[in-house]
Amino acid sequence: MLEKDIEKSLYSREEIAVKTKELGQQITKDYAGKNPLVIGILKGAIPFMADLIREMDMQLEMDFMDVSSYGEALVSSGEVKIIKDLDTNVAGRDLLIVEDIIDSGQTLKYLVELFKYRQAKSVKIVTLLDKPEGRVVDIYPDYSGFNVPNEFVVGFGLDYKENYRNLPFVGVLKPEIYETNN
Ligand SMILES: O=P(O)(O)OC[C@H]1O[C@H](OP(=O)(O)OP(=O)(O)O)[C@H](O)[C@@H]1O
Ligand code: HPA
Ligand SMILES: [Mg+2]
Repeated sequence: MLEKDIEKSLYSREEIAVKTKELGQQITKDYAGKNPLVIGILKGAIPFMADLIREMDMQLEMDFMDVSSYGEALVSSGEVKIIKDLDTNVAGRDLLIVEDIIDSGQTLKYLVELFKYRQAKSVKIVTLLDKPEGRVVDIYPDYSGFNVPNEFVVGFGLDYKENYRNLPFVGVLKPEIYETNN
């Protein structure tokens, strides 16, 4: 039903699972002896974060932040708004920010600066997808699943107008979906 709107699949459910396991194992090694605060950026990070934390064999805490710069648009407005802040004090904590995608980089640039200002001990980024060609500010993930081409992608948390987040893989929509919606 949902899949009929997809032009092509880029990363299958199985490829994402394999990659998530590898990332979890690497993070487990790197954070040995630490108790990180894992911060999911709502809403897109939810499916990836749910899988990733179950591949992280360590004591960890979770929190969530909701920021938005896209609204219903396909390109970032550049202005990052906090919709929901963390419940946790990050001062002195090792933070691992979980994202579904880094595109322009503006969301993460804003968050990394905010958490440093709030005196986090360390701030690292793990993202399922990285779109280097979308970048307008300098920011790089510490851990990344896949480099995506410069196309608007949906699925595995990523939305078009709030839909398609529940697609179990990452893909590109058929052009007529945009045409009929605009
Ligand atoms: O690198 P950027 O250009 O800043 O784009 C990446 C951000 O945009 C999307 O979130 P969005 O603001 O659409 O919220 P959502 O997760 O609720 O879809 C995505 O989940 C990232 O958080
Ligand atoms: N798809 C969905 N949401 C996004 C994207 C994308 O390619 N880039 C930034 N937010
Ligand atoms: Mg979005």
